[in-house]
Order: sequence, then structure tokens, then C-alpha cells
Amino acid sequence: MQENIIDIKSLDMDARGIGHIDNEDGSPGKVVFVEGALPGERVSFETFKKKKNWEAARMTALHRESSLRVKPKCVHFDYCGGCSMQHLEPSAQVAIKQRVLEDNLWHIGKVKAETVMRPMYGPTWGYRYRARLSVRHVVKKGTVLVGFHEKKSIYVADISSCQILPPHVSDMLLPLRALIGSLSLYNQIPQVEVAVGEDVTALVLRIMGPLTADDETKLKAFADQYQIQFWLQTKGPDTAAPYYPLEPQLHYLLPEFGVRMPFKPVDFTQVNHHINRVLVHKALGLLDVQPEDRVADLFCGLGNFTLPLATQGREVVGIEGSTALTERALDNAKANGLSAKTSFSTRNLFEVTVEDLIALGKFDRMLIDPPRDGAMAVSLALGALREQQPELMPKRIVYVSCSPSTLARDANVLVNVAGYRLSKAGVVNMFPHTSHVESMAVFDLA
Ligand SMILES: C[S@@+](CC[C@H](N)C(=O)[O-])C[C@H]1O[C@@H](n2cnc3c(N)ncnc32)[C@H](O)[C@@H]1O
Ligand code: SF4
Repeated sequence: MQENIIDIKSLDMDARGIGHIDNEDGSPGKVVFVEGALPGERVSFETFKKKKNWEAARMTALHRESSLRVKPKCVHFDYCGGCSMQHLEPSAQVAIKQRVLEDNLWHIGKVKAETVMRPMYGPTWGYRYRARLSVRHVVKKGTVLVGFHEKKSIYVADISSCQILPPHVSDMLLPLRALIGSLSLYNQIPQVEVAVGEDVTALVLRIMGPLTADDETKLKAFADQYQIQFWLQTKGPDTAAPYYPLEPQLHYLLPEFGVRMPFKPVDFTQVNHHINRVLVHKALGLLDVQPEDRVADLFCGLGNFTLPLATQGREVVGIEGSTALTERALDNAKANGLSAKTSFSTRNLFEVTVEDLIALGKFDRMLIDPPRDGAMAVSLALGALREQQPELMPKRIVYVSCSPSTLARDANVLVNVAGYRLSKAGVVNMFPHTSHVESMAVFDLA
């Protein structure tokens, strides 16, 4: 172990301060990533990993403090891996995410947005309505832990509360640990998934064996006391089924569009209903759908954008890779009286071709909301469409992304091959205190 002093110049996406060890002639030398240090700070560090061109280190003393440093709200922040940026003022977190987006667009995508949109905000604390919590029975501690992983570790962090979970879920953490510890299956429940709906919270227990009558009594008593709904999952996500109580049905609302969206706790849904409303409002505002428009919603999930879009356009075609989700989207369209304007199909969009796009016909507008892998095949197919049938190209595309690097890669194709302009781009502060960057980009036919 070696101790040194360094000036921190910037922050990487894991919220590590970046500085250089000066060469003997004073020029910047090897890069050092210092955990816990912020830009503008002068810190002592201790290296724990040394490579030829860089070192990873942890901060051991703070000699000059950044004005953007704040006291983390969560008492578990030092070791819980669920958050990485609580020591940084929230608006500075957003500024960093904005810069990450712009850097990715420029360095990976070789594109610049004509307009950088103001960041879109949601709640800063208690926002995480969806969470997958790990469960471990720790023999040495004689207890069951329920939480996120420790930083850079496979161990489950010993947390008693969580500031990014809604308060009623945070308050349930210790009772949940006690409940699981009291079951016959105390060491056969590896995970609990949390999904908060408008009027009920579901906890999905992944169980590896059968429940005893005593376990059932305890689960039901807990559900009654904490007003939650237990689901049980015996194998893959498809096996998740409501256990107790069977009502009410989990759902969220999009009041601006009069849409009520039932969902299952293992379905993909956006992390928080409030920020989802901001996201849908903004995406639809940018897409500017006209009453005569035919719209494509690619990676449509259970219809989160499709149904609001159907309240504005002539027809919306939702395409999604999961049959379970397209089935749910169909049911949701029906329940919201929007079946006549919507259709849904299941398709692997990572393999979509220009022939597929031609067969789907002309779309005036397109919304793309892919997983982290992005929408490379869609972008390439649009590039080929420009060559083969340019009259079929959507005039405007709104791309919602959870990965700035794949958005940048696809933006390169959409701009430099398919001939779109990148009119606007900006970040959505969907996951405060984490390094996760959600963003939105608008492409217009040049
Ligand atoms: C970021 S989510 C967006 C879902 C939806 N737009 C929403 O707002 O709830 C990405 C969606 O892409 C779907 N997906 C993942 N891989 C896919 C693929 N290869 N082809 C089509 N859809 C895929 C997932 O099932 C998921 O529903
Ligand atoms: S995920 Fe929750 S417990 Fe972990 S650091 Fe963040 S607020 Fe604290």
C-alpha cells in the first residue's frame, strides 16, 4: 500500500474522482481513480489496484473540500452499493450526467445535439418504486440480510433503512428480515422484488422450496399488518403469481392521458410513477403527434407510451420482444378503450431488417425505448430504408435511452447513415444518487 496526495480534476461514471500522478517534469502522468473524492478536491489516497496506465485508490484524507460536497443522507452510504453519488450535491450529479451524455454523443457518436434540453427532474428521495433486493442468511451474524449488494461485492449490505426506497418500503426492511428469518425457508429465499403500485405494494418472494402451514400463517399476518401483497416465484419470472391477498390489482396511472395501467410486479415498468409521468409527457410533447399520424412505438413493453400516443394519433403500432408484455399491452389497450387505435406484435427488434420496416409500412413518427443494448438493428434498418424507400421514413424519432453509450452509437447511424439531424438531447434525472443516466434524444429528417 502506498499513500500519496493528488488534485482531483473530474469524476467518472462510478463517481470516482479522477486525478493524475505528476511525472518528474511536472507533466500529468498516470491516471488515478479515487473513490470518495470529488472534482476540485485535494486528497490523500491509498492505492489498492495498480495497472500500467492507471491506479484505483480510496480517499484516506481530505485536504481541500469541494463546495459541492454534501453529507450523505443515508447512514449506509459508505458500504451499500445501491448509491454512488450521495456525497455530491444533487444538481451537480445531474450536471455530470449531462456531460456524460454530451461526451458520449461526441466521442462515440461523432454527433452534437443542436439543442441541449434542460434536465428533466423527478423526486430526489424515496423514488425507487421498483427494486430487486437480495436476501442472505448470514450464519456468522445469525441473521437474515435484505438489501442491495455492498459496493463492488457479492455480499448483501446490512441495511436497516433506505432513503431511495419509498418510506413505507424502507420501514418494512427490518420486519421483513425478521419475517424471513422466522420461516422454515429462511435460507431458501434468495431475492425479494418490490413493486409499488398506486394503492398496493407487491413483494415477490423467490422461493426455492415449499412453504409450511406455519410459514403461510406468518406471511399472511405480515401482509395484513403492513398492507402489502405477497407474490411467490418458484422458478423464472413467468412463474410469479399472486399469493396473498389476491386483490387489489397492481396498477399505475397516467392521469394526463386518462390511462390506467395494470401490471405484474415482474413486468418491466419505469422506476417511479412521478418521473414516468414526466417522461411520457416530455416524449409525447417532443414527438408532436398529429391526429392523422401513424406512429410506431418500438420496445413498447406493456404500452406505457403506446396508450398515451393512441389518445393523440390515428394509429399506434407497438412492437416488443416479450410475448407476456405484448399480451399485457393488448389487455391494457382494451381496458382503456384504445384497442381500435392500437396493435401490438412480438418481434426481436435486435434482428429487425429494412424488409421488416417496409412490410410495416409508413410511420409518421417513431418512439424508440430500448434496453441498455440500444437499437442498432433498428437504426441500421432506417439507414437502409433511406436508400430503398425514403418516402417511408418517419419524419421525427424520439429515442428514450438508459445507456448514453449505445444511444451515441445509434445516433451516429441515425445521423450519418439514415440522414437525420440530432435536434435535441437531454438527461432525465430518473435515478438520483446513482451513476445511472437516463436520456432522451430527438431526431428529425434533415
Ligand atoms: C426500457 S424498456 C421500455 C418499455 C416501455 N417502453 C416502457 O416505458 O415501459 C425496454 C423494453 O424492451 C424490451 N426488449 C428487450 N429486448 C428486446 C428485443 N430484442 N426485441 C424487442 N424488445 C425487446 C423489453 O422487454 C422491455 O419491455
Ligand atoms: S441504496 Fe438505499 S441503503 Fe443503499 S446507499 Fe442508497 S439510500 Fe442507502
